[in-house]
Amino acid sequence: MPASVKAYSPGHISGYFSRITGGRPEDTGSIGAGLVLSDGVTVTVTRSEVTDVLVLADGMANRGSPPIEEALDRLGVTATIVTESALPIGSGFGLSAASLLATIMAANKIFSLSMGISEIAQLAHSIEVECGNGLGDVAAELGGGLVCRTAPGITGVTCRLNVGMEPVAIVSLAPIPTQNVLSTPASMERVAAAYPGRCPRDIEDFFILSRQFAESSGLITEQVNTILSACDNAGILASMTMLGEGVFAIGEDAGAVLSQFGKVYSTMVADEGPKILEVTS
Ligand SMILES: Nc1ncnc2c1ncn2[C@@H]1O[C@H](COP(=O)(O)OP(=O)(O)O)[C@@H](O)[C@H]1O
Ligand SMILES: CC(C)(COP(=O)(O)O)[C@@H](O)C(=O)O
Repeated sequence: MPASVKAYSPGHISGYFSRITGGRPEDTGSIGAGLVLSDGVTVTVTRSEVTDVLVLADGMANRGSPPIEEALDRLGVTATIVTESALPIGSGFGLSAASLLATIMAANKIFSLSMGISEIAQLAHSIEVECGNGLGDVAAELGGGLVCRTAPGITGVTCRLNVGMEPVAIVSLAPIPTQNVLSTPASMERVAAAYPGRCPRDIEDFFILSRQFAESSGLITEQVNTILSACDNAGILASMTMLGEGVFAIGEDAGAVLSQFGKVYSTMVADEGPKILEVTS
């Protein structure tokens, strides 16, 4: 019986999305496209009498995480959880989904729950949808690459382009609480109308579609607009992080251009999905 298990899930930046509301969490979610990020969440689950969650992200430490606590409740277990991420929370990196995937995967191992990856993903997706924290991140984070989802739910990925270990530079100005946007009908109407309606052909096409979506979604702030203009002037492919007040970009000079506007996070397109990292007896 292991004493603790460590698991990892990649993160995910959506370039564009559109909500699909079904009758159940299984058929509710989003369609859209995004990049799976090698910087995601590493979670250590340790047996304990009471549940306690410590969230370490971008140099900050916080106690408690409603979605993680909900996941443990639904599994009927208690544990000490430490989640670690180099990226900030609430800024469009799909970290709530990544923390759920890694936690449930590690809990499955430590408590011998015999769940398969579909069951793990379904539980993570249902909690994401029910808490209003995300729509399509769980499906995307089940593998690496440039992902296009054409149906809601965990099996909605129809295309996963392998773009290699492409470096991605990100500047994040402020969080945008996902719940606020998803629960504002006027915002969601503009988002729905802005949806480009097709999958990207390649990474360049992905940035073009994402940028068109960002421009017409009404989500671009003045500062994001300034950064995107600087990227345009330098000939850099860039768009807005959905949903966070930030910009992600690729290309050799991306980091240097973004660094004029704030701290730059350097990550990569991930080449794989969630996995167990360590089992300690
Ligand atoms: N790395 C993490 N570890 C634990 N809980 C997390 C993590 N990331 C997000 N959460 C939980 O999910 C909630 C919603 O996060 P959200 O704004 O959707 O973040 P993101 O945009 O990064 O997915 C947070 O308030 C927090 O309770
Ligand atoms: C864009 C979003 C609805 C939220 O993403 P995040 O803020 O990273 O939780 C995502 O889940 C999607 O469906 O594409």
